[in-house]
Amino acid sequence: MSIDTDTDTAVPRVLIAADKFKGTLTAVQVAERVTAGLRRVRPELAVEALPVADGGDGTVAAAVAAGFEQREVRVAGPLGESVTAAYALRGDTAVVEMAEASGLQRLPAGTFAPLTASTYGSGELLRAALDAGARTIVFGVGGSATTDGGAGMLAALGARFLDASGEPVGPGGGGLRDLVTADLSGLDERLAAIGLVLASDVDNPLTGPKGAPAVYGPQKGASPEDVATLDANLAHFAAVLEKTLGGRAAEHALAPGAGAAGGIGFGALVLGARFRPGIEVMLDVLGFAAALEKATLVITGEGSLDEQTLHGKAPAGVAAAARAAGKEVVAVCGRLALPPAALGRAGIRRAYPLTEVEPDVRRCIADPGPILEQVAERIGRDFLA
Ligand SMILES: Nc1ncnc2c1ncn2[C@@H]1O[C@H](COP(=O)(O)OP(=O)(O)O)[C@@H](O)[C@H]1O
Ligand SMILES: O=C(O)[C@H](O)COP(=O)(O)O
Repeated sequence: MSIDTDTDTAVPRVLIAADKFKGTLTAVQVAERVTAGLRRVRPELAVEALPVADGGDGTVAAAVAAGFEQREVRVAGPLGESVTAAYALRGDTAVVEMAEASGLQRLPAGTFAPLTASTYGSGELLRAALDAGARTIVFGVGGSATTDGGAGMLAALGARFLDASGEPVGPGGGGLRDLVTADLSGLDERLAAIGLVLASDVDNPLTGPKGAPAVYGPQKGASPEDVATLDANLAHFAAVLEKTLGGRAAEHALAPGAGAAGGIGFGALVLGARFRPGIEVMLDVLGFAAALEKATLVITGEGSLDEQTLHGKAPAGVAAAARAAGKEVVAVCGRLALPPAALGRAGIRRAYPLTEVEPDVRRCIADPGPILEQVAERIGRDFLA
């Protein structure tokens, strides 16, 4: 997004690098509202908006806001239906977001498919990026409807997963129960020649008490029985792949990030991906360092600033980088569940929740835009007046 020129060096430069308020404001809208509020206090303010994301939903939108071209393709949604999904391209770098194809938001409202949802469409998205000539693919994962270990994605890229009668196994993590043979020989050869980066905000392993089914299955509608089934099936998946990959499958299953987005992290590692914390990758992709250099104040944020934020979420990544550069950082959020000391340790000087202006959370959720503008006015008065 554009930078306003400031001819007067006394004019503060604000960098707005916030994530979305999930379910209520996109990251681009957050930046717009904050800009509007700040400008009411200091109309001449120089503002740069750099919406951020951590690999989960909103990742392609952040890349597009930073100047990437948006490309659209028809791919399979989590239930196999055809959906239009976007990826982002700049030069030979593509940003592919698995949630675009296989995200929870692709399921009909209020429905879940923990056992059958497939990542096939995410594989089709990766293939589209390869077809477009991408040499580096940032593969952002999170917010998935799936728990299939990336089996669907690998199948879309040429792998074959067969049952005892030589037929393809059924879709989703549920189908992996019947897996007898894994054949990776048909995998798209272009994958071996490119840089594939797995960008995720979690470092869970594939299975076990901290694995994908146990930790993230319930939010995808998995019952305790489903979690047990999925955990066993993903362990079986890794064991069958072991015959093809030798010790590497077991290694991948235990690696940080293998359990991201229903185990698609594992599938990506099988493809040779290198895991990096999502926000770090995205800050690089979005050109955050250059924007930071010019800023006097950094405003970050997300819907809920809570304990999770401190573990690799976008505001923590932004604040860490900004603090390292000696910049002042404040945060905006819908709800705040961190004490000042914890914020301080994360490098955030002060957080401004919508609820500080409008104590009724229902109103904050129903019409957050004008409230966020008022919040930004407060920041303007506190830090820029
Ligand atoms: N406008 C809002 N007002 C109050 N709370 C909000 C608002 N928008 C989002 N939230 C809170 O933020 C949560 C989403 O958190 P967020 O940090 O955006 O995503 P995640 O933690 O999934 O990455 C919502 O469940 C809700 O509790
Ligand atoms: O972003 C997340 O919540 C984690 O990566 C988990 O991803 P998932 O919700 O897609 O399993």
